[in-house]
Amino acid sequence: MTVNAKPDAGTHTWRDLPAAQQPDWPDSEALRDVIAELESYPPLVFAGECDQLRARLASVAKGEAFLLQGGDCAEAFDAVSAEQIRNKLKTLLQMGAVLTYAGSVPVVKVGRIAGQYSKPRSKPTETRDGVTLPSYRGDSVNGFEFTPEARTPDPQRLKRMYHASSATLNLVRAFTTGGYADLRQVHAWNQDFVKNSPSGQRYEALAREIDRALNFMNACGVDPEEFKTVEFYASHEALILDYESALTRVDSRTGDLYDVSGHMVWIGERTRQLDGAHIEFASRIRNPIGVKLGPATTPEDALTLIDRLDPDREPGRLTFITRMGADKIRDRLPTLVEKVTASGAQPVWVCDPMHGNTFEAASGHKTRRFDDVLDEVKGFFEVHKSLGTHPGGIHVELTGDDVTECVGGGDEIFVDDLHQRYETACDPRLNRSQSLDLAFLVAEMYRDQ
Ligand SMILES: O=C[C@H](O)[C@H](O)COP(=O)(O)O
Ligand SMILES: C=C(OP(=O)(O)O)C(=O)O
Repeated sequence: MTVNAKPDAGTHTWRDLPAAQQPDWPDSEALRDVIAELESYPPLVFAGECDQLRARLASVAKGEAFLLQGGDCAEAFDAVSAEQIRNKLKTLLQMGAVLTYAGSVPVVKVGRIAGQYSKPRSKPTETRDGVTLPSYRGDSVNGFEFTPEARTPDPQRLKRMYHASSATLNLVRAFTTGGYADLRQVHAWNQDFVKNSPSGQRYEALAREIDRALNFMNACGVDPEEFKTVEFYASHEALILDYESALTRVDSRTGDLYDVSGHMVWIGERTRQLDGAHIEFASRIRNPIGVKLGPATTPEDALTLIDRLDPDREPGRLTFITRMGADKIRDRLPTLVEKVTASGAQPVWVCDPMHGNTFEAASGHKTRRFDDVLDEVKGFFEVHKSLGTHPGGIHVELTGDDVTECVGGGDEIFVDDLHQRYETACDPRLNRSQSLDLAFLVAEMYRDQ
């Protein structure tokens, strides 16, 4: 593809439309300079890789594979360390191994990683002790610290986002292709974890079975290259359109536009207005696109989104990520799936069981109950089973660290534990043990399906 190509005018049509959730940059000239610099930077991913992910997602849409999409709610610049990236990756690899082996299905692995630095917020400002400041919108925009200096949007942070994404992606590529992700390492991913966690022990038993299967294949003379590396893709919410469009390039093979900031991008629940800038931007690029659908989504909304984003009804192009809440999914999802299926469209249906299940604990911590997360996934499987459609995957906020942000799970976290390791900059994530619990339970649901 064309490296350093000037972004095409086609990516700027969004500028004429209302763009929700954009920062109030105080200095537009400084922003322009940053955009010009970003436009000259090399791509973070290649168009061909985006096409490959679209092909993998087409298999998911056809019911032949399962999507595991997960990672931080909000990545942070100071968390770009080998240890934290490895922990996240390890958790996703372990979940992938559980789903593949126990669910007997190929798993497409996509991180919320290497670009997930921007957050839409419910309120533009935050007030503490009578002081009101702009809300934290992710490290790409402003700082988490509650001071006027930190909370003032700074466009230089967009360049830091690019470099942080680049460093992360570089390490992820090294881990996934350089031996660390070899299936023979299934035990190594678990070493630090097995002794003191029930899910780690359950995983260890599964890893022994995988080992036996590998030894058997080996003894038969089969040692496929596919087991030595892992295909892993990066995704994030395409929120700050100045950044995303500055990183959009023309693919020299086809003349099509690709947002080369990540393989897949999604449009959030708060920015998916049909006549808004985000949908216009997404309609111009060839990357696989996700759209979050909350409980108020009507079938007409979903059908119009399909017309805008996937007019050719191409399997793999569009992923609907539903985030209804455990108490609503069984009520709201059936009509959406029915009407979309009747229209002939074949999007990937994915369940985000996190964003509809957030509540505030008495301590003031935003949290989620593991049981609600699980119940929403169960509802998702039930609805698809009753309609004969494919439950295509899960989209989860998680971390590889042993944080205490969501309550419940086999290695139970109680409301009173939340303060112990509450490290998220925005929404609560499943920790490693809760993530593995979820993978085992989803694998069972998939098998039963
Ligand atoms: O991750 C999603 C959103 O950014 C988040 O749920 C918004 O949180 P808020 O309601 O605290 O703004
Ligand atoms: C903001 C997010 O979700 P939603 O748009 O579904 O609220 C998110 O996934 O980070």
